[in-house]
Amino acid sequence: MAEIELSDVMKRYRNQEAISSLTLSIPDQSITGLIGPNGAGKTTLLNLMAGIEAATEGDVSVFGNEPLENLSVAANLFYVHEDMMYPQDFRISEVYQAFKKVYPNWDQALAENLSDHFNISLKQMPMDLSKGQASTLNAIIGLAVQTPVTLFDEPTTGMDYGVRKDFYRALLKSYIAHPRTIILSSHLLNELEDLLEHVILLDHGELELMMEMDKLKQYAVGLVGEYDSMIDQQTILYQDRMDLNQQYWVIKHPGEDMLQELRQHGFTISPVAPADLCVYLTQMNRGDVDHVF
Ligand SMILES: Nc1ncnc2c1ncn2[C@@H]1O[C@H](COP(=O)(O)OP(=O)(O)OP(=O)(O)O)[C@@H](O)[C@H]1O
Repeated sequence: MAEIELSDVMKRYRNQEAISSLTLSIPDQSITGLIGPNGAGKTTLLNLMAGIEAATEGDVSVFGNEPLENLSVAANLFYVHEDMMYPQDFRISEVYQAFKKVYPNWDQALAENLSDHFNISLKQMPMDLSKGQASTLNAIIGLAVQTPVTLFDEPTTGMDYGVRKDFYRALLKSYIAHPRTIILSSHLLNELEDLLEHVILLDHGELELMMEMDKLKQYAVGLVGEYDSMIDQQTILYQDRMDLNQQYWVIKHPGEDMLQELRQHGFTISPVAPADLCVYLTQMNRGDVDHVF
């Protein structure tokens, strides 16, 4: 049994189904990206795993337990999110001391060194930090607690590009030194390609795909051509007209022999980046913005 498993989980808020009949297991000791457009259900799913909210239907299991108000889950799972609160009169040094007391694997040296690297003074009060600095503090804590499971909900909100890059690198180094189960929700899949081992794509609360990153990179190809007569309709993931004569299709990878044949029939073939593929797969359900005008 995996550390985190969901079976037929549904979460409804009033009339809104935020998660619909979701069944999945998160790979243990692995970095998994939770990707999806706004409102896809990413935060809701993380809240369910962290035991902050109860599922309306179905079973959520973390370390074999229902996570809601479960002390053993709380001690072994840490959830980094935007609304993290610290005692108002604590300096960052005191916040770190408090974490050290609660989490046995807390890495004080890592917390201090990362704070120094990111120019966050331990004398500051968390409430005085800018938005990007507050995200950085939350992310540092998420790395330093070193719980067997760590969930990060959009950890880089407000961080500038340089800080984001350093955070991804710090996360990878910390993970290599202490392998653990990490889930990271983000809109920025293009920045995470080298970090993630698995990708979960949610859309409208449903699982659109779950795949190893290496397989996702090979999953689809882009074709530009005039007619679709040679394309197996079942393999089309996305299509768009480019001009009067040319059309763009994204299809499931048909194998090298078929690609060769398509090339011989005048199709231009290009790779599809995982981030673009995720946008195409979810845009297919929404249509592009052109129809508004
Ligand atoms: N507390 C709530 N009460 C009512 N509806 C909610 C609540 N939380 C989330 N929802 C609804 O559930 C759906 C999923 O929201 P969720 O925040 O999980 O999406 P998300 O993928 O994290 O989005 P984003 O990328 O914009 O942060 C949305 O339609 C949202 O309006």
